[in-house]
Amino acid sequence: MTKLSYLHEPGTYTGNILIAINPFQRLPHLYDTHMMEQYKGAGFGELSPHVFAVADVAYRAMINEGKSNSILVSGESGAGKTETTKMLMRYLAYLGGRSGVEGRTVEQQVLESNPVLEAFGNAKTVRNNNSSRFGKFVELQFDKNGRISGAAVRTYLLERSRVCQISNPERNYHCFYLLCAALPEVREKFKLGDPKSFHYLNQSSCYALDGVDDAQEYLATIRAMDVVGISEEEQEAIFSVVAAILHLGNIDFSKGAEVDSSIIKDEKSRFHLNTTAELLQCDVKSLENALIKRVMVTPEEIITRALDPVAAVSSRDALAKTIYSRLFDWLVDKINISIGQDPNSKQLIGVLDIYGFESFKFNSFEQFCINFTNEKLQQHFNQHVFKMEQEEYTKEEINWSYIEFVDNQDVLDLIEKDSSVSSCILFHNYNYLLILSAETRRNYCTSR
Ligand SMILES: Nc1ncnc2c1ncn2[C@@H]1O[C@H](COP(=O)(O)OP(=O)(O)OP(=O)(O)O)[C@@H](O)[C@H]1O
Repeated sequence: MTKLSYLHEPGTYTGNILIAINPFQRLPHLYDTHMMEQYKGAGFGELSPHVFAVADVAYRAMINEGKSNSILVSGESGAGKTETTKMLMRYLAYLGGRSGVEGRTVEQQVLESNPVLEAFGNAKTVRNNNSSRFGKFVELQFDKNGRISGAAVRTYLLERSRVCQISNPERNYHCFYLLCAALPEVREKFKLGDPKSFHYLNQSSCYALDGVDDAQEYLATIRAMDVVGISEEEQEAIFSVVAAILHLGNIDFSKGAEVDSSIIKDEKSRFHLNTTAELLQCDVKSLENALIKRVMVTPEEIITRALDPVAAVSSRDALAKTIYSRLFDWLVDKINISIGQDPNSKQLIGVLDIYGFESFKFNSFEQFCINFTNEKLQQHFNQHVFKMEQEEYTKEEINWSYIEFVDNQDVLDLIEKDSSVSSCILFHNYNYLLILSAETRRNYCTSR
């Protein structure tokens, strides 16, 4: 397999699954229009294994059988999923795109939304300088003639913890660094400076990326926002929120006069508090109270309790994470409105790009969720490949013996099955993980 990259072959097949090799170098001749022409309508397996062949099968099946299809792109972090997804989209746009249409087409808009999503949802990790920190399902809707008539981008599981916690030599989301590298007047407007001066960025010593100019990337992101229909006013609001999060992270607390209470630490912290309130256009006192107090609503009364400095920091970080993930969701909604969906479409091709398996020195709960999802996909892969290959061998009357493979079912059972272990974790219908302790079964706690 390793040798394949030297041969500059994009991959190989196992059953109808393409195993693609990341070449880690640009090979434009493998993905250009000439190549697309070759694969268009060619039988599966007729030409060299290629991501275009997979997209072609999905498209033909949709046209001939009227069935919707999904293409799953999986692999560990840095394997090349996002790049592969973009190639799939380009090829599907080539097959189902409309030529000579006035203005920008749906497929162009989907591809053009990538830089915006990447600026806000991608970050440098130890494995990948542009790692997607969210899962993405792109739905391309087609009309009865096989032309793209609408599209939608659905995102999952944005890694929220990265907003306030990063480890060396990783980075926070790209947008923070882009904004700190913007023109002086922009930085002045948002009271920003060197990324080293912000707690949410200076937990790692990595600020710049090799071969990437953040100032240029800022301009490219603005251009991409223009293209997807985000107005200047909205762009200003978006970057106000990004800057507010950086200022929020610089608010520190010290012990208050009362037991287990806290106050804003010093003048510097107060400056950041005021700036955060200004950028979020909210009342400073209310923001301060939200950080240093907790309000509990009981059936009888509303109780306000002071928070100690450690709890106030947690409250600050929780607010930063919530604001950022809402901003991200808003951006995705905005992109979807701009692209437009086709309510009459009966068939679609979906491309799922979920983020890959990860194992770091310190693995958070989010890594657990990511890896669990990847284990589920691996199980699907195992079942599919081994079953299909077996059928193929039987059909061709090939004498074969059972191939040993690592079955991860026991790992899945441990996580998702109700077992006798003291804690078990179940998937909830509404797509979030519920941690149920043994007490749940003894009816001591609620689903929260
Ligand atoms: N087909 C390709 N041709 C050239 N370079 C590629 C190709 N696929 C991937 N790469 C290189 O590998 C890097 C990692 O790829 P990509 O971001 O697609 O990985 P990923 O699997 O989506 O990772 P993550 O799960 O961390 O988001 C890219 O930035 C690019 O430099």
